[in-house]
Amino acid sequence: MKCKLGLERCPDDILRCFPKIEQSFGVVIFGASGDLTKRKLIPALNRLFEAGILPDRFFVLGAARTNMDDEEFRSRFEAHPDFLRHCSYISVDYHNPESFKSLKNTIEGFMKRINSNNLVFYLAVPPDLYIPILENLSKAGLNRKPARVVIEKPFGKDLESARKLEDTLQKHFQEDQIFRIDHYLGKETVQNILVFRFANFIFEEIWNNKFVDHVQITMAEDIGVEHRAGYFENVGLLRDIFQNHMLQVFALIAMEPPSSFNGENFRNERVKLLRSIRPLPVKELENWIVRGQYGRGVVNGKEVPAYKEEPGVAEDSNVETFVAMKLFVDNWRWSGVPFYLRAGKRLCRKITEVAVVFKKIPHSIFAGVPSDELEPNTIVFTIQPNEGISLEFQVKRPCPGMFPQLLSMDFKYENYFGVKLPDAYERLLLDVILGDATLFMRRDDLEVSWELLDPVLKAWEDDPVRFSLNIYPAGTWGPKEADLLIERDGRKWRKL
Ligand SMILES: NC(=O)C1=CN([C@@H]2O[C@H](COP(=O)(O)OP(=O)(O)OC[C@H]3O[C@@H](n4cnc5c(N)ncnc54)[C@H](OP(=O)(O)O)[C@@H]3O)[C@@H](O)[C@H]2O)C=CC1
Ligand SMILES: O=C1O[C@H](COP(=O)(O)O)[C@@H](O)[C@H](O)[C@H]1O
Repeated sequence: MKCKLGLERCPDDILRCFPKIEQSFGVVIFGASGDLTKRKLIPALNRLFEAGILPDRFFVLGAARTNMDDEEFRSRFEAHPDFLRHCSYISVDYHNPESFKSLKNTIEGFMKRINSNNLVFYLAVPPDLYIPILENLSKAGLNRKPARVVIEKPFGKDLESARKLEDTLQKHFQEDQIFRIDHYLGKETVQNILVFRFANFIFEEIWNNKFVDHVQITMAEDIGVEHRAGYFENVGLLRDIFQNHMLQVFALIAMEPPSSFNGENFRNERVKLLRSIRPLPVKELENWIVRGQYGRGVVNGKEVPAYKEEPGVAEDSNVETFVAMKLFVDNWRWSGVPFYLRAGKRLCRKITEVAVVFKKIPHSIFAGVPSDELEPNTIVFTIQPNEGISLEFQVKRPCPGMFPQLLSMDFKYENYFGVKLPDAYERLLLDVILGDATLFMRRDDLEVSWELLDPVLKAWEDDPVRFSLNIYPAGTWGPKEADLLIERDGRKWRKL
């Protein structure tokens, strides 16, 4: 089938298929001296530039406390020299309204030059700076439409702080100006879950408790905390991954079909699903959730230190780098189907996948092959790396008897389309500039996920002895308690 552009096959650089932005625009990045700006934001904007999507007139203004000039700012990035000519830098004090007055003057100068008031503020700063920045933007009158503001996770520390942040956002900006980014929603393979489920008839019919035994979602990283200890020590893995990426992927796997793929319908269904998750029982939390922290170990053949030995981490840190949990969705479709989720740092390798594991056959007709020894059908969404979808099923081995063997029929994006998938930030920044919030979170997304996780965080904090960390050697699949979590139910984590 030809795509909307009339193409049979995708071009090598898929970004060339995205519509060119016609209107001039400006992006102001707070925290422009930081990690996210260097690793994700500037590279993404540069790729959009190189793909010819950006208009002739645009500006990127970096803002942070560090003193530096435009040249020094530009020299931090590996980017096209013509793109870098659009980038400048201004030093700001996030807490000082006077500083925002001079920021405003600078921005107005740029806006005159590009003859546009199409402006995006990107808050790439530690979360405790969001509120002062939002308030100072408002005091300076920089919150007027069509300005948009992008905020990064973690959206608060708990339900109360998330609500405070949301109240501040909504006091100074209207909902269509607010973009709460979860970069997992910008991943091509995460969006593909929707196409797989809702553009195929055969799978949706079996996507329920009559056919599905359980679902496993794994977000494993081989890296440790790296240079982000300052951030991670205040956050931990539950807030870093589960409150956002994990629950959003979970919602896409389990939600009902929206009547159309537009911002509100899609977001309504996502939130409806999140609201159907059964609250975790605090009294017997140990049976539902496991927290771990990496010790020393060997990852990819290299010896690595324990989390507590990483620079910037407290020697007695009680911060989790691994979480596994079991959830149920209390609705007609999923009643009785457990969802097992796990994520962690310094695990064996980087892999993110969702496996929908179907029930075993009820009876085996093959002599010597008991039905419960036949591995079940599984549909696997590999979100990264080697992005694709696999269907695991039994086939007859080519021998005289009737011996089944499990094999996997694999679709890999790279083999079929032969294209490099766009980075999530490329896609999402484009959407922000175009003002399309479909792939962004809403206030209720955040509140419902905090409602689920808040009691857990509180229980952990109130009783650190009962919920002490399970140390796992780096380079393994987490603590043995995580294995027990699923094995108690007669199931096993998939071997990845
Ligand atoms: N890095 C990543 O991979 C990801 C980051 N995020 C989120 O993006 C945001 C930015 O992350 P990241 O770039 O890693 O953050 P950084 O720790 O690199 O901080 C960004 C900038 O904020 C300023 N800053 C840092 N600490 C303070 C402070 N205590 N007071 C005032 N200013 C400070 C610094 O600039 P200066 O000193 O010049 O003012 C720094 O360059 C965070 O909310 C993070 O959660 C989300 C997903 C991934
Ligand atoms: O948001 C975050 O995500 C990264 C993992 O992202 P991925 O796209 O590489 O899967 C994680 O390392 C980081 O701790 C977290 O803040």
